[in-house]
Amino acid sequence: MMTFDELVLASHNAGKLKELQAMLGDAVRVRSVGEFSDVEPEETGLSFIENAILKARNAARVSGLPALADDSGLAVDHLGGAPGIYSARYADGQGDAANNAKLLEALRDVPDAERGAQFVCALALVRHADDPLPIVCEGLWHGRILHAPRGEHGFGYDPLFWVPEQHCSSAELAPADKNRLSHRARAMAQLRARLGLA
Ligand SMILES: O=c1nc[nH]c2c1ncn2[C@H]1C[C@H](O)[C@@H](COP(=O)(O)OP(=O)(O)OP(=O)(O)O)O1
Ligand SMILES: [Mg+2]
Repeated sequence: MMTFDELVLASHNAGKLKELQAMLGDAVRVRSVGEFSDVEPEETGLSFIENAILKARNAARVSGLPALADDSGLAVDHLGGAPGIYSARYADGQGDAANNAKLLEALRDVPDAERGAQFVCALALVRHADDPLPIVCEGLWHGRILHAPRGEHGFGYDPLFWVPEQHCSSAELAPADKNRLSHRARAMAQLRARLGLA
């Protein structure tokens, strides 16, 4: 992302920030929106893209810097795509463990063949708060929801997400491998292409 000297990441999620920073490398000086404000914007959009754009605009406004936001989540086939954009709020803000427990309960007795799911990531990059032309990219990662958590890496729903090609959960992947394969990695690859990098 050599286009900018400095970029603010519009996320308050430590797991996400770590992955985004690893993917961006040293090409750009990365700040986090938490350095500028503790107030998280309300995610009022009805799509990942709308929420990513509103988080990016908010971070650009509080920092005065170009901003990159990530709105992501888990879309489960058997649940009609839920929790989707509500993934972080699935168990009413009680956090990752409660979200995972609620998901396992919702899929209790559902056979493997019907446990398909995808992680979704929308990235939005704005040059400034009122940028009329945000760069927006999306990435999907297909997998299946396990019957019990496995693995210690990652964050969020990673312990419940089976990655068929790797024969393990996404929380069992080494961080560098997840950062090559994930929905976030795919969206980031598109973003690089859109910016004319690699
Ligand atoms: O790679 C992932 N591995 C596991 N879980 C994941 C992943 N990617 C998104 N997720 C889950 C976490 C959270 O339940 C929701 C994101 O919600 P989302 O609103 O985008 O992020 P957030 O509120 O945690 O932080 P912020 O909005 O400040 O970026 O999807
Ligand atoms: Mg959020």
